[in-house]
Amino acid sequence: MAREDFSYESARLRALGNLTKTVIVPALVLASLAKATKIKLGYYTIPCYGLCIFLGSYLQGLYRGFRLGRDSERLARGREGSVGSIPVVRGKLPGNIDLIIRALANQRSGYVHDIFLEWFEEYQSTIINVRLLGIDKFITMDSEHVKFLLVTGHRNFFRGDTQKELLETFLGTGILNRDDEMWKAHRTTTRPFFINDRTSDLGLFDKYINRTLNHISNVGPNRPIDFEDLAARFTIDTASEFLFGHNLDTLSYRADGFDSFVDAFAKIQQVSLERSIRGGLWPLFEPFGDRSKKYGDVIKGWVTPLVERALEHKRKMSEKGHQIQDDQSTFLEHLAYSFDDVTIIRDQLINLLLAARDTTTALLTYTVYMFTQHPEILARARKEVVEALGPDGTPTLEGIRKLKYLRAVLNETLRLFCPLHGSIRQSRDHGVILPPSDATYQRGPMYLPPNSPVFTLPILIQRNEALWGPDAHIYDPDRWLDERLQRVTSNPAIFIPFGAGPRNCLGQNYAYNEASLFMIRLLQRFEGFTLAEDKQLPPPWKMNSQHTHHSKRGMFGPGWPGTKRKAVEKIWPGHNIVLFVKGGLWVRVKKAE
Ligand code: HEM
Repeated sequence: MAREDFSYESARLRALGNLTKTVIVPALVLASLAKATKIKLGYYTIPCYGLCIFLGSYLQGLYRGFRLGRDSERLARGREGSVGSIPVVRGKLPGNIDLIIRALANQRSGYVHDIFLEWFEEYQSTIINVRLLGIDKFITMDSEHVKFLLVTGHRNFFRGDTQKELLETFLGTGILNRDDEMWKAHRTTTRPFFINDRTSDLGLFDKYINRTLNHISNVGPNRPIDFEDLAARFTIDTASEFLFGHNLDTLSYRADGFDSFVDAFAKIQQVSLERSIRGGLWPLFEPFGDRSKKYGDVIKGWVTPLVERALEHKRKMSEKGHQIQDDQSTFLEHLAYSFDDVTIIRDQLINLLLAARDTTTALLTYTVYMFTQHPEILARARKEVVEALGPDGTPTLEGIRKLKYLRAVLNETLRLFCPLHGSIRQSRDHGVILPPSDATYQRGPMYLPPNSPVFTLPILIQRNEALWGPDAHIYDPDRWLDERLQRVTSNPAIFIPFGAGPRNCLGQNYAYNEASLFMIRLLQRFEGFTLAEDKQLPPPWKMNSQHTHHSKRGMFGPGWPGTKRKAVEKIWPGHNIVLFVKGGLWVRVKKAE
Protein backbone atom coordinates (compact mmCIF):
# COMPACT_ATOMS: atom_id res chain seq x y z
CA MET A 1 0.00 0.00 0.00
CA ALA A 2 1.39 3.41 -0.96
CA ARG A 3 1.77 5.71 2.02
CA GLU A 4 -0.35 8.83 2.01
CA ASP A 5 0.38 10.41 5.37
CA PHE A 6 3.76 12.17 5.44
CA SER A 7 3.07 14.36 8.44
CA TYR A 8 5.65 14.94 11.14
CA GLU A 9 3.57 12.76 13.52
CA SER A 10 3.60 9.75 11.22
CA ALA A 11 7.34 10.21 10.59
CA ARG A 12 7.94 10.24 14.35
CA LEU A 13 5.97 7.03 14.82
CA ARG A 14 8.01 5.39 12.08
CA ALA A 15 11.31 6.55 13.62
CA LEU A 16 10.25 5.37 17.09
CA GLY A 17 9.52 1.97 15.53
CA ASN A 18 13.08 1.86 14.15
CA LEU A 19 14.52 2.89 17.51
CA THR A 20 12.50 0.22 19.29
CA LYS A 21 13.78 -2.48 16.95
CA THR A 22 17.42 -1.50 17.35
CA VAL A 23 17.68 -0.39 20.96
CA ILE A 24 14.64 -1.34 23.01
CA VAL A 25 14.07 -4.91 21.79
CA PRO A 26 17.68 -6.07 22.58
CA ALA A 27 17.46 -4.34 25.98
CA LEU A 28 14.14 -6.07 26.74
CA VAL A 29 15.59 -9.42 25.70
CA LEU A 30 18.48 -8.96 28.14
CA ALA A 31 16.16 -7.84 30.94
CA SER A 32 13.94 -10.92 30.43
CA LEU A 33 16.97 -13.24 30.32
CA ALA A 34 18.37 -11.74 33.52
CA LYS A 35 15.00 -12.13 35.20
CA ALA A 36 14.47 -15.69 34.01
CA THR A 37 17.95 -16.81 35.09
CA LYS A 38 17.87 -14.63 38.25
CA ILE A 39 21.33 -13.29 37.42
CA LYS A 40 22.11 -9.94 39.05
CA LEU A 41 24.17 -7.73 36.76
CA GLY A 42 25.21 -5.26 39.51
CA TYR A 43 28.10 -3.04 38.36
CA TYR A 44 27.95 -4.67 34.92
CA THR A 45 24.40 -3.54 34.19
CA ILE A 46 25.31 -0.60 31.92
CA PRO A 47 28.16 -2.38 30.01
CA CYS A 48 25.96 -5.46 29.59
CA TYR A 49 23.07 -3.45 28.14
CA GLY A 50 25.51 -1.56 25.90
CA LEU A 51 27.02 -4.82 24.67
CA CYS A 52 23.61 -6.36 24.14
CA ILE A 53 22.41 -3.39 22.04
CA PHE A 54 25.65 -3.51 20.07
CA LEU A 55 25.28 -7.26 19.50
CA GLY A 56 21.61 -6.87 18.60
CA SER A 57 22.47 -4.22 16.03
CA TYR A 58 25.28 -6.39 14.63
CA LEU A 59 23.01 -9.42 14.30
CA GLN A 60 20.28 -7.34 12.67
CA GLY A 61 22.90 -6.09 10.19
CA LEU A 62 23.95 -9.70 9.47
CA TYR A 63 20.35 -10.77 9.01
CA ARG A 64 19.63 -7.80 6.70
CA GLY A 65 22.75 -8.65 4.68
CA PHE A 66 21.63 -12.28 4.42
CA ARG A 67 18.14 -11.29 3.26
CA LEU A 68 19.48 -8.86 0.67
CA GLY A 69 21.86 -11.54 -0.63
CA ARG A 70 18.99 -14.02 -0.93
CA ASP A 71 16.67 -11.53 -2.68
CA SER A 72 19.47 -10.50 -4.99
CA GLU A 73 20.17 -14.15 -5.95
CA ARG A 74 16.49 -14.70 -6.64
CA LEU A 75 16.35 -11.66 -8.93
CA ALA A 76 19.61 -12.56 -10.66
CA ARG A 77 18.55 -16.16 -11.40
CA GLY A 78 18.89 -16.86 -15.11
CA ARG A 79 21.17 -13.86 -15.68
CA GLU A 80 24.67 -14.19 -16.95
CA GLY A 81 27.43 -13.06 -14.58
CA SER A 82 27.19 -12.35 -10.87
CA VAL A 83 25.31 -9.60 -9.09
CA GLY A 84 27.18 -7.94 -6.25
CA SER A 85 25.89 -6.25 -3.13
CA ILE A 86 26.30 -2.58 -2.36
CA PRO A 87 28.98 -2.03 0.34
CA VAL A 88 27.58 -1.05 3.74
CA VAL A 89 29.56 1.68 5.53
CA ARG A 90 30.58 0.32 8.93
CA GLY A 91 30.36 2.67 11.89
CA LYS A 92 31.70 2.12 15.40
CA LEU A 93 28.51 2.61 17.43
CA PRO A 94 25.32 0.52 17.47
CA GLY A 95 23.06 1.35 14.57
CA ASN A 96 25.95 3.31 12.96
CA ILE A 97 24.91 6.40 14.90
CA ASP A 98 28.49 7.73 14.77
CA LEU A 99 28.11 8.10 10.99
CA ILE A 100 25.45 10.78 11.52
CA ILE A 101 27.83 12.64 13.82
CA ARG A 102 30.58 12.50 11.19
CA ALA A 103 28.26 13.62 8.40
CA LEU A 104 26.94 16.53 10.50
CA ALA A 105 30.50 17.58 11.39
CA ASN A 106 31.44 17.51 7.70
CA GLN A 107 28.43 19.66 6.93
CA ARG A 108 29.48 22.20 9.58
CA SER A 109 33.15 22.47 8.83
CA GLY A 110 34.03 20.49 5.72
CA TYR A 111 33.76 20.70 1.97
CA VAL A 112 30.47 19.71 0.29
CA HIS A 113 30.09 15.88 0.30
CA ASP A 114 33.73 15.20 1.22
CA ILE A 115 32.56 12.66 3.75
CA PHE A 116 30.90 10.66 0.98
CA LEU A 117 34.01 10.92 -1.21
CA GLU A 118 35.99 9.37 1.63
CA TRP A 119 33.54 6.51 1.94
CA PHE A 120 33.40 5.91 -1.81
CA GLU A 121 37.19 5.71 -1.79
CA GLU A 122 37.37 3.52 1.30
CA TYR A 123 34.92 0.97 -0.11
CA GLN A 124 36.21 1.34 -3.70
CA SER A 125 32.68 1.75 -4.94
CA THR A 126 30.72 4.63 -6.47
CA ILE A 127 27.65 3.51 -4.53
CA ILE A 128 27.48 2.88 -0.80
CA ASN A 129 24.84 2.05 1.78
CA VAL A 130 24.88 4.28 4.87
CA ARG A 131 22.65 2.10 7.07
CA LEU A 132 21.38 3.86 10.19
CA LEU A 133 19.44 1.94 12.84
CA GLY A 134 18.76 -0.72 10.25
CA ILE A 135 17.38 1.78 7.70
CA ASP A 136 19.19 1.62 4.36
CA LYS A 137 20.19 4.83 2.63
CA PHE A 138 22.04 4.46 -0.64
CA ILE A 139 24.32 7.18 -1.99
CA THR A 140 25.70 7.14 -5.50
CA MET A 141 28.13 9.24 -7.53
CA ASP A 142 27.99 6.87 -10.48
CA SER A 143 27.02 8.27 -13.88
CA GLU A 144 25.71 4.88 -15.09
CA HIS A 145 23.51 4.44 -12.03
CA VAL A 146 22.17 7.96 -12.34
CA LYS A 147 21.37 7.41 -16.02
CA PHE A 148 19.48 4.27 -15.01
CA LEU A 149 17.63 5.98 -12.16
CA LEU A 150 16.59 9.06 -14.15
CA VAL A 151 16.25 7.80 -17.70
CA THR A 152 16.60 4.19 -18.82
CA GLY A 153 15.18 2.55 -15.70
CA HIS A 154 13.09 5.45 -14.37
CA ARG A 155 9.93 3.31 -14.16
CA ASN A 156 11.51 1.40 -11.26
CA PHE A 157 11.83 4.57 -9.20
CA PHE A 158 9.80 7.44 -7.86
CA ARG A 159 10.49 10.51 -5.74
CA GLY A 160 9.47 8.40 -2.78
CA ASP A 161 8.34 8.53 0.82
CA THR A 162 11.74 9.42 2.30
CA GLN A 163 11.80 12.83 0.61
CA LYS A 164 8.10 13.43 1.23
CA GLU A 165 8.60 12.88 4.96
CA LEU A 166 11.51 15.35 4.94
CA LEU A 167 9.89 18.08 2.88
CA GLU A 168 6.13 17.71 3.31
CA THR A 169 5.75 20.88 5.41
CA PHE A 170 7.72 22.90 2.86
CA LEU A 171 6.86 21.50 -0.58
CA GLY A 172 3.59 19.67 0.19
CA THR A 173 1.68 18.59 -2.91
CA GLY A 174 3.93 20.44 -5.40
CA ILE A 175 5.68 19.01 -8.45
CA LEU A 176 9.05 18.50 -6.72
CA ASN A 177 7.44 16.43 -3.97
CA ARG A 178 4.85 14.27 -5.68
CA ASP A 179 4.73 11.18 -7.89
CA ASP A 180 2.45 9.45 -10.34
CA GLU A 181 -0.95 11.09 -10.92
CA MET A 182 -0.34 14.27 -8.92
CA TRP A 183 3.10 14.78 -10.49
CA LYS A 184 1.65 14.13 -13.96
CA ALA A 185 -1.12 16.68 -13.37
CA HIS A 186 1.47 19.29 -12.37
CA ARG A 187 3.85 18.46 -15.20
CA THR A 188 1.12 18.70 -17.84
CA THR A 189 -0.26 22.00 -16.53
CA THR A 190 3.15 23.57 -15.86
CA ARG A 191 5.00 22.54 -19.02
CA PRO A 192 3.01 24.64 -21.55
CA PHE A 193 3.75 27.74 -19.52
CA PHE A 194 7.46 27.09 -19.87
CA ILE A 195 7.50 26.47 -23.57
CA ASN A 196 5.66 29.61 -24.57
CA ASP A 197 7.28 32.99 -25.04
CA ARG A 198 7.19 33.90 -21.37
CA THR A 199 10.55 32.32 -20.56
CA SER A 200 12.09 34.34 -23.38
CA ASP A 201 10.74 37.65 -22.06
CA LEU A 202 14.12 39.39 -21.91
CA GLY A 203 12.36 42.65 -21.00
CA LEU A 204 11.21 41.18 -17.66
CA PHE A 205 14.75 40.03 -16.84
CA ASP A 206 16.28 43.29 -18.03
CA LYS A 207 14.09 45.40 -15.75
CA TYR A 208 15.40 43.66 -12.63
CA ILE A 209 18.96 43.31 -13.94
CA ASN A 210 19.08 47.06 -14.34
CA ARG A 211 17.92 47.63 -10.78
CA THR A 212 20.47 45.12 -9.48
CA LEU A 213 23.40 46.59 -11.39
CA ASN A 214 22.43 50.11 -10.30
CA HIS A 215 22.92 48.95 -6.73
CA ILE A 216 26.41 47.75 -7.60
CA SER A 217 27.23 50.99 -9.44
CA ASN A 218 26.12 53.05 -6.46
CA VAL A 219 28.33 51.23 -4.02
CA GLY A 220 31.60 52.61 -5.38
CA PRO A 221 34.87 50.87 -6.23
CA ASN A 222 36.36 50.40 -2.79
CA ARG A 223 33.37 49.20 -0.84
CA PRO A 224 32.75 45.45 -0.97
CA ILE A 225 29.29 44.14 -1.80
CA ASP A 226 27.72 40.80 -1.03
CA PHE A 227 27.03 39.64 -4.55
CA GLU A 228 25.24 36.48 -3.41
CA ASP A 229 22.67 38.50 -1.48
CA LEU A 230 22.13 40.80 -4.44
CA ALA A 231 21.75 37.88 -6.85
CA ALA A 232 19.22 36.25 -4.50
CA ARG A 233 17.18 39.48 -4.42
CA PHE A 234 17.34 39.71 -8.20
CA THR A 235 16.22 36.11 -8.80
CA ILE A 236 13.38 36.23 -6.25
CA ASP A 237 12.01 39.55 -7.55
CA THR A 238 12.12 38.31 -11.13
CA ALA A 239 10.66 34.90 -10.27
CA SER A 240 7.88 36.38 -8.14
CA GLU A 241 6.78 38.67 -10.95
CA PHE A 242 7.00 35.81 -13.44
CA LEU A 243 5.10 33.39 -11.20
CA PHE A 244 2.64 35.56 -9.23
CA GLY A 245 2.57 38.73 -11.27
CA HIS A 246 3.47 40.28 -7.93
CA ASN A 247 6.99 41.52 -7.32
CA LEU A 248 8.36 40.73 -3.85
CA ASP A 249 10.48 43.85 -4.28
CA THR A 250 13.38 42.72 -2.13
CA LEU A 251 15.69 44.89 -4.28
CA SER A 252 14.18 47.99 -2.71
CA TYR A 253 15.57 46.86 0.70
CA ARG A 254 12.35 47.95 2.41
CA ALA A 255 11.80 46.42 5.85
CA ASP A 256 8.18 45.43 5.35
CA GLY A 257 7.97 41.78 6.16
CA PHE A 258 9.34 40.18 3.00
CA ASP A 259 12.64 39.72 4.78
CA SER A 260 10.89 37.25 7.07
CA PHE A 261 9.55 35.44 4.00
CA VAL A 262 13.02 35.21 2.46
CA ASP A 263 14.54 34.26 5.81
CA ALA A 264 11.94 31.50 6.30
CA PHE A 265 12.77 30.22 2.82
CA ALA A 266 16.46 29.87 3.76
CA LYS A 267 15.81 28.40 7.23
CA ILE A 268 13.37 25.76 6.06
CA GLN A 269 15.96 24.51 3.57
CA GLN A 270 18.56 24.32 6.32
CA VAL A 271 16.18 22.22 8.45
CA SER A 272 15.57 19.96 5.44
CA LEU A 273 19.29 19.40 4.94
CA GLU A 274 19.87 18.55 8.61
CA ARG A 275 17.00 16.09 8.43
CA SER A 276 18.45 14.46 5.37
CA ILE A 277 21.83 13.99 7.13
CA ARG A 278 20.12 12.46 10.18
CA GLY A 279 18.47 9.97 7.86
CA GLY A 280 15.38 8.08 9.01
CA LEU A 281 16.05 9.18 12.60
CA TRP A 282 15.41 12.87 12.00
CA PRO A 283 12.06 13.04 13.89
CA LEU A 284 13.88 11.93 17.06
CA PHE A 285 16.06 15.06 16.80
CA GLU A 286 12.89 17.19 16.81
CA PRO A 287 11.25 15.95 20.02
CA PHE A 288 9.16 19.10 20.53
CA GLY A 289 7.48 19.05 17.14
CA ASP A 290 8.02 19.79 13.46
CA ARG A 291 10.93 22.29 13.34
CA SER A 292 10.05 23.40 9.83
CA LYS A 293 6.44 24.31 10.66
CA LYS A 294 7.00 27.89 11.78
CA TYR A 295 8.94 28.67 8.59
CA GLY A 296 6.38 26.86 6.45
CA ASP A 297 3.62 28.94 8.07
CA VAL A 298 5.41 32.21 7.19
CA ILE A 299 5.81 31.13 3.55
CA LYS A 300 2.23 29.89 3.23
CA GLY A 301 0.94 32.98 5.03
CA TRP A 302 2.32 35.10 2.22
CA VAL A 303 1.33 32.92 -0.75
CA THR A 304 -2.19 31.84 0.35
CA PRO A 305 -3.89 35.28 0.05
CA LEU A 306 -2.53 35.65 -3.50
CA VAL A 307 -4.00 32.29 -4.45
CA GLU A 308 -7.33 33.08 -2.79
CA ARG A 309 -7.52 36.37 -4.68
CA ALA A 310 -6.88 34.62 -8.01
CA LEU A 311 -9.54 31.98 -7.30
CA GLU A 312 -12.01 34.65 -6.13
CA HIS A 313 -11.44 36.53 -9.37
CA LYS A 314 -12.12 33.37 -11.36
CA ARG A 315 -15.32 32.71 -9.36
CA LYS A 316 -16.60 36.25 -9.91
CA MET A 317 -15.90 36.05 -13.61
CA SER A 318 -17.80 32.82 -13.90
CA GLU A 319 -20.75 34.23 -11.86
CA LYS A 320 -20.97 37.14 -14.26
CA GLY A 321 -21.21 34.64 -17.06
CA HIS A 322 -17.82 35.52 -18.53
CA GLN A 323 -16.06 32.69 -20.23
CA ILE A 324 -12.98 31.79 -18.17
CA GLN A 325 -9.96 31.90 -20.40
CA ASP A 326 -6.41 30.86 -19.81
CA ASP A 327 -4.64 33.99 -20.93
CA GLN A 328 -1.47 32.70 -19.23
CA SER A 329 -0.30 36.13 -18.18
CA THR A 330 1.13 34.86 -14.92
CA PHE A 331 1.79 31.35 -13.72
CA LEU A 332 -0.64 31.90 -10.83
CA GLU A 333 -3.47 32.82 -13.22
CA HIS A 334 -2.58 29.84 -15.35
CA LEU A 335 -2.78 27.55 -12.28
CA ALA A 336 -6.03 29.14 -11.09
CA TYR A 337 -7.47 28.34 -14.52
CA SER A 338 -6.42 24.69 -14.17
CA PHE A 339 -7.11 23.93 -10.46
CA ASP A 340 -9.67 24.98 -7.80
CA ASP A 341 -7.83 23.81 -4.73
CA VAL A 342 -5.97 26.51 -2.73
CA THR A 343 -3.48 24.03 -1.27
CA ILE A 344 -2.51 22.53 -4.63
CA ILE A 345 -1.98 25.95 -6.25
CA ARG A 346 -0.15 27.34 -3.23
CA ASP A 347 2.19 24.35 -2.94
CA GLN A 348 2.97 24.41 -6.65
CA LEU A 349 3.87 28.11 -6.48
CA ILE A 350 6.20 27.49 -3.54
CA ASN A 351 7.82 24.60 -5.44
CA LEU A 352 8.41 26.78 -8.47
CA LEU A 353 9.82 29.58 -6.36
CA LEU A 354 12.33 27.17 -4.83
CA ALA A 355 13.18 25.69 -8.24
CA ALA A 356 13.64 29.10 -9.85
CA ARG A 357 15.33 31.15 -7.22
CA ASP A 358 18.21 29.53 -5.35
CA THR A 359 19.46 27.50 -8.31
CA THR A 360 19.90 30.54 -10.55
CA THR A 361 21.35 32.53 -7.64
CA ALA A 362 24.03 29.84 -7.27
CA LEU A 363 24.80 29.94 -11.00
CA LEU A 364 25.27 33.72 -10.97
CA THR A 365 27.19 33.77 -7.70
CA TYR A 366 29.67 31.05 -8.60
CA THR A 367 30.25 32.57 -12.06
CA VAL A 368 31.24 35.86 -10.46
CA TYR A 369 33.38 33.98 -7.93
CA MET A 370 35.20 32.36 -10.86
CA PHE A 371 35.63 35.81 -12.49
CA THR A 372 37.41 36.93 -9.33
CA GLN A 373 39.75 33.95 -9.57
CA HIS A 374 40.33 33.96 -13.35
CA PRO A 375 40.71 37.53 -14.70
CA GLU A 376 41.73 36.09 -18.09
CA ILE A 377 38.39 34.30 -18.40
CA LEU A 378 36.55 37.46 -17.36
CA ALA A 379 38.45 39.50 -19.96
CA ARG A 380 37.70 37.01 -22.72
CA ALA A 381 34.00 36.78 -21.88
CA ARG A 382 33.82 40.58 -21.73
CA LYS A 383 35.57 40.96 -25.08
CA GLU A 384 33.08 38.60 -26.71
CA VAL A 385 30.10 40.49 -25.29
CA VAL A 386 31.38 43.99 -26.07
CA GLU A 387 32.47 43.03 -29.60
CA ALA A 388 29.05 41.56 -30.33
CA LEU A 389 26.84 44.13 -28.63
CA GLY A 390 28.88 47.19 -27.77
CA PRO A 391 28.87 48.76 -24.30
CA ASP A 392 25.08 48.92 -23.97
CA GLY A 393 23.48 47.13 -26.92
CA THR A 394 20.48 44.93 -26.16
CA PRO A 395 20.75 41.32 -27.33
CA THR A 396 18.03 39.24 -28.90
CA LEU A 397 17.63 35.58 -28.03
CA GLU A 398 19.43 34.75 -31.26
CA GLY A 399 22.23 37.14 -30.29
CA ILE A 400 22.60 35.44 -26.91
CA ARG A 401 22.94 32.04 -28.58
CA LYS A 402 25.83 33.33 -30.65
CA LEU A 403 27.90 34.14 -27.55
CA LYS A 404 29.62 30.76 -27.45
CA TYR A 405 32.25 31.62 -24.87
CA LEU A 406 29.64 33.01 -22.46
CA ARG A 407 27.64 29.78 -22.76
CA ALA A 408 30.86 27.82 -22.11
CA VAL A 409 31.45 29.92 -18.96
CA LEU A 410 27.93 29.19 -17.67
CA ASN A 411 28.23 25.48 -18.44
CA GLU A 412 31.58 25.30 -16.69
CA THR A 413 30.05 26.88 -13.59
CA LEU A 414 27.12 24.45 -13.73
CA ARG A 415 29.61 21.59 -14.01
CA LEU A 416 31.96 22.48 -11.19
CA PHE A 417 29.42 24.13 -8.87
CA CYS A 418 26.30 22.15 -9.75
CA PRO A 419 23.52 24.15 -8.02
CA LEU A 420 21.31 21.12 -7.32
CA HIS A 421 24.26 19.15 -5.99
CA GLY A 422 22.15 16.15 -4.96
CA SER A 423 18.76 14.70 -5.61
CA ILE A 424 16.71 11.79 -4.34
CA ARG A 425 14.85 8.84 -5.82
CA GLN A 426 13.39 5.72 -4.23
CA SER A 427 13.03 2.23 -5.65
CA ARG A 428 9.42 1.08 -5.91
CA ASP A 429 8.12 -2.07 -4.21
CA HIS A 430 10.43 -4.39 -6.14
CA GLY A 431 14.20 -4.80 -6.04
CA VAL A 432 16.29 -3.88 -9.09
CA ILE A 433 19.67 -4.77 -10.48
CA LEU A 434 21.73 -1.67 -11.15
CA PRO A 435 23.78 -1.65 -14.37
CA PRO A 436 27.58 -2.07 -14.16
CA SER A 437 29.12 1.05 -12.69
CA ASP A 438 31.10 3.65 -14.65
CA ALA A 439 34.88 3.69 -15.25
CA THR A 440 35.69 4.94 -11.73
CA TYR A 441 35.96 1.62 -9.87
CA GLN A 442 34.52 -0.61 -12.57
CA ARG A 443 32.14 -2.61 -10.42
CA GLY A 444 29.67 -5.05 -11.94
CA PRO A 445 25.88 -5.01 -11.55
CA MET A 446 24.64 -4.61 -7.97
CA TYR A 447 21.35 -5.32 -6.24
CA LEU A 448 19.21 -2.49 -4.92
CA PRO A 449 16.41 -3.60 -2.55
CA PRO A 450 12.77 -2.46 -2.82
CA ASN A 451 11.61 0.82 -1.23
CA SER A 452 15.17 2.11 -0.88
CA PRO A 453 16.04 5.81 -0.98
CA VAL A 454 18.95 6.59 -3.30
CA PHE A 455 20.74 9.94 -3.11
CA THR A 456 22.39 10.87 -6.38
CA LEU A 457 25.28 13.34 -6.34
CA PRO A 458 25.69 15.02 -9.76
CA ILE A 459 28.22 17.47 -8.32
CA LEU A 460 30.63 14.58 -7.71
CA ILE A 461 29.93 13.02 -11.11
CA GLN A 462 30.71 16.35 -12.76
CA ARG A 463 34.07 16.62 -10.96
CA ASN A 464 35.13 13.02 -11.40
CA GLU A 465 38.55 12.68 -13.08
CA ALA A 466 37.72 9.18 -14.30
CA LEU A 467 34.98 10.75 -16.44
CA TRP A 468 36.32 14.25 -17.15
CA GLY A 469 40.07 13.75 -17.26
CA PRO A 470 42.85 14.83 -14.90
CA ASP A 471 41.90 18.53 -15.11
CA ALA A 472 38.35 17.90 -13.86
CA HIS A 473 38.82 20.10 -10.78
CA ILE A 474 40.02 23.08 -12.84
CA TYR A 475 37.64 25.79 -14.03
CA ASP A 476 38.24 25.84 -17.77
CA PRO A 477 35.40 26.98 -20.11
CA ASP A 478 37.47 25.92 -23.09
CA ARG A 479 36.58 22.31 -22.40
CA TRP A 480 33.17 23.20 -23.90
CA LEU A 481 34.80 24.48 -27.10
CA ASP A 482 37.69 22.12 -27.86
CA GLU A 483 38.03 18.39 -28.42
CA ARG A 484 37.24 17.69 -24.74
CA LEU A 485 33.58 18.44 -25.50
CA GLN A 486 33.47 14.96 -27.01
CA ARG A 487 33.46 13.50 -23.49
CA VAL A 488 29.99 14.98 -22.89
CA THR A 489 28.56 14.50 -26.36
CA SER A 490 29.44 10.80 -26.26
CA ASN A 491 28.13 10.40 -22.70
CA PRO A 492 25.59 13.09 -21.71
CA ALA A 493 25.04 11.41 -18.32
CA ILE A 494 28.26 12.99 -17.02
CA PHE A 495 26.73 16.50 -17.21
CA ILE A 496 23.30 16.65 -15.62
CA PRO A 497 22.90 20.02 -13.82
CA PHE A 498 19.28 20.13 -15.03
CA GLY A 499 18.60 16.46 -14.35
CA ALA A 500 17.54 14.09 -17.11
CA GLY A 501 14.60 11.97 -18.22
CA PRO A 502 10.89 12.60 -17.63
CA ARG A 503 11.50 14.68 -14.48
CA ASN A 504 14.13 16.96 -15.96
CA CYS A 505 14.12 20.68 -15.28
CA LEU A 506 11.24 22.65 -16.79
CA GLY A 507 13.01 25.94 -16.25
CA GLN A 508 16.24 25.24 -18.15
CA ASN A 509 15.59 27.82 -20.89
CA TYR A 510 14.38 30.35 -18.36
CA ALA A 511 17.59 29.83 -16.36
CA TYR A 512 19.94 30.08 -19.36
CA ASN A 513 18.14 33.19 -20.69
CA GLU A 514 18.08 34.90 -17.32
CA ALA A 515 21.70 34.09 -16.43
CA SER A 516 23.03 34.94 -19.91
CA LEU A 517 21.35 38.33 -20.02
CA PHE A 518 22.50 39.06 -16.47
CA MET A 519 26.11 38.26 -17.39
CA ILE A 520 25.92 40.30 -20.61
CA ARG A 521 24.72 43.38 -18.75
CA LEU A 522 27.24 42.83 -15.95
CA LEU A 523 30.14 42.54 -18.40
CA GLN A 524 28.98 45.58 -20.36
CA ARG A 525 29.00 47.72 -17.23
CA PHE A 526 31.90 46.32 -15.18
CA GLU A 527 35.36 45.11 -16.08
CA GLY A 528 36.97 44.02 -12.82
CA PHE A 529 35.87 41.79 -9.92
CA THR A 530 38.08 41.12 -6.92
CA LEU A 531 37.28 38.93 -3.97
CA ALA A 532 37.11 41.11 -0.85
CA GLU A 533 39.20 38.81 1.29
CA ASP A 534 38.94 41.21 4.25
CA LYS A 535 35.16 40.53 4.33
CA GLN A 536 34.95 37.00 2.94
CA LEU A 537 34.33 34.11 5.33
CA PRO A 538 37.42 31.96 4.70
CA PRO A 539 37.18 28.18 4.35
CA PRO A 540 37.86 26.59 7.76
CA TRP A 541 40.20 23.81 6.65
CA LYS A 542 43.98 23.98 6.85
CA MET A 543 45.88 22.23 4.12
CA ASN A 544 48.80 19.94 4.68
CA SER A 545 50.61 19.32 1.42
CA GLN A 546 53.29 17.07 2.92
CA HIS A 547 52.01 13.80 1.62
CA THR A 548 49.78 12.80 -1.26
CA HIS A 549 46.81 10.56 -0.87
CA HIS A 550 46.65 8.44 -4.00
CA SER A 551 43.12 7.65 -4.90
CA LYS A 552 42.09 5.48 -7.75
CA ARG A 553 39.67 8.16 -8.85
CA GLY A 554 42.25 10.93 -8.49
CA MET A 555 39.77 13.31 -6.88
CA PHE A 556 41.66 13.58 -3.63
CA GLY A 557 44.09 16.41 -3.18
CA PRO A 558 47.48 16.13 -1.51
CA GLY A 559 47.54 15.59 2.21
CA TRP A 560 43.83 15.48 2.98
CA PRO A 561 41.03 13.18 2.05
CA GLY A 562 38.60 15.21 0.05
CA THR A 563 38.09 17.02 -3.20
CA LYS A 564 41.05 18.71 -4.92
CA ARG A 565 38.97 21.89 -5.06
CA LYS A 566 39.71 22.27 -1.35
CA ALA A 567 43.26 23.34 -2.15
CA VAL A 568 42.21 26.21 -4.39
CA GLU A 569 38.93 27.39 -2.90
CA LYS A 570 38.99 30.92 -1.49
CA ILE A 571 35.39 30.76 -0.31
CA TRP A 572 33.54 28.17 1.70
CA PRO A 573 30.90 26.40 -0.40
CA GLY A 574 27.85 25.51 1.66
CA HIS A 575 24.84 23.41 0.75
CA ASN A 576 21.29 22.96 1.81
CA ILE A 577 18.88 21.85 -0.91
CA VAL A 578 20.95 24.05 -3.25
CA LEU A 579 24.64 25.07 -3.25
CA PHE A 580 25.55 28.50 -1.84
CA VAL A 581 28.56 30.44 -0.54
CA LYS A 582 28.74 30.51 3.25
CA GLY A 583 28.72 34.07 4.58
CA GLY A 584 27.97 35.47 1.09
CA LEU A 585 30.28 36.32 -1.81
CA TRP A 586 32.03 39.62 -1.06
CA VAL A 587 33.47 41.38 -4.09
CA ARG A 588 34.82 44.77 -5.14
CA VAL A 589 33.92 45.83 -8.65
CA LYS A 590 35.50 48.14 -11.19
CA LYS A 591 33.28 49.99 -13.64
CA ALA A 592 34.06 49.66 -17.33
CA GLU A 593 35.95 52.63 -18.78
C1 HEM B 1 20.49 27.15 -12.89
C2 HEM B 1 19.24 26.98 -12.64
C3 HEM B 1 18.56 25.65 -12.45
C4 HEM B 1 19.08 24.41 -12.20
C5 HEM B 1 20.55 24.04 -12.03
C6 HEM B 1 17.97 23.49 -12.10
C7 HEM B 1 18.10 22.14 -11.86
C8 HEM B 1 17.04 21.24 -11.82
C9 HEM B 1 17.17 19.83 -11.66
C10 HEM B 1 18.49 19.07 -11.50
C11 HEM B 1 15.93 19.29 -11.67
C12 HEM B 1 15.58 17.79 -11.57
C13 HEM B 1 15.55 17.35 -10.14
C14 HEM B 1 15.44 15.85 -10.00
O1 HEM B 1 15.52 15.11 -10.98
O2 HEM B 1 15.28 15.41 -8.87
C15 HEM B 1 15.00 20.36 -11.81
C16 HEM B 1 13.63 20.21 -11.82
C17 HEM B 1 12.77 21.26 -11.98
N1 HEM B 1 13.09 22.57 -12.23
FE1 HEM B 1 14.94 23.36 -12.38
N2 HEM B 1 16.80 24.18 -12.28
C18 HEM B 1 17.12 25.49 -12.49
C19 HEM B 1 16.25 26.51 -12.72
C20 HEM B 1 14.89 26.38 -12.78
C21 HEM B 1 13.99 27.45 -13.02
C22 HEM B 1 14.41 28.89 -13.27
C23 HEM B 1 12.72 26.93 -12.96
C24 HEM B 1 11.40 27.60 -13.12
C25 HEM B 1 11.19 28.86 -13.35
C26 HEM B 1 12.85 25.50 -12.71
C27 HEM B 1 11.80 24.62 -12.60
C28 HEM B 1 11.93 23.28 -12.36
C29 HEM B 1 10.80 22.38 -12.18
C30 HEM B 1 9.33 22.75 -12.23
C31 HEM B 1 11.33 21.11 -11.93
C32 HEM B 1 10.56 19.84 -11.61
C33 HEM B 1 10.36 18.95 -12.80
C34 HEM B 1 9.62 17.68 -12.44
O3 HEM B 1 9.72 17.17 -11.32
O4 HEM B 1 8.93 17.17 -13.33
N3 HEM B 1 14.18 25.21 -12.60
N4 HEM B 1 15.69 21.55 -11.91
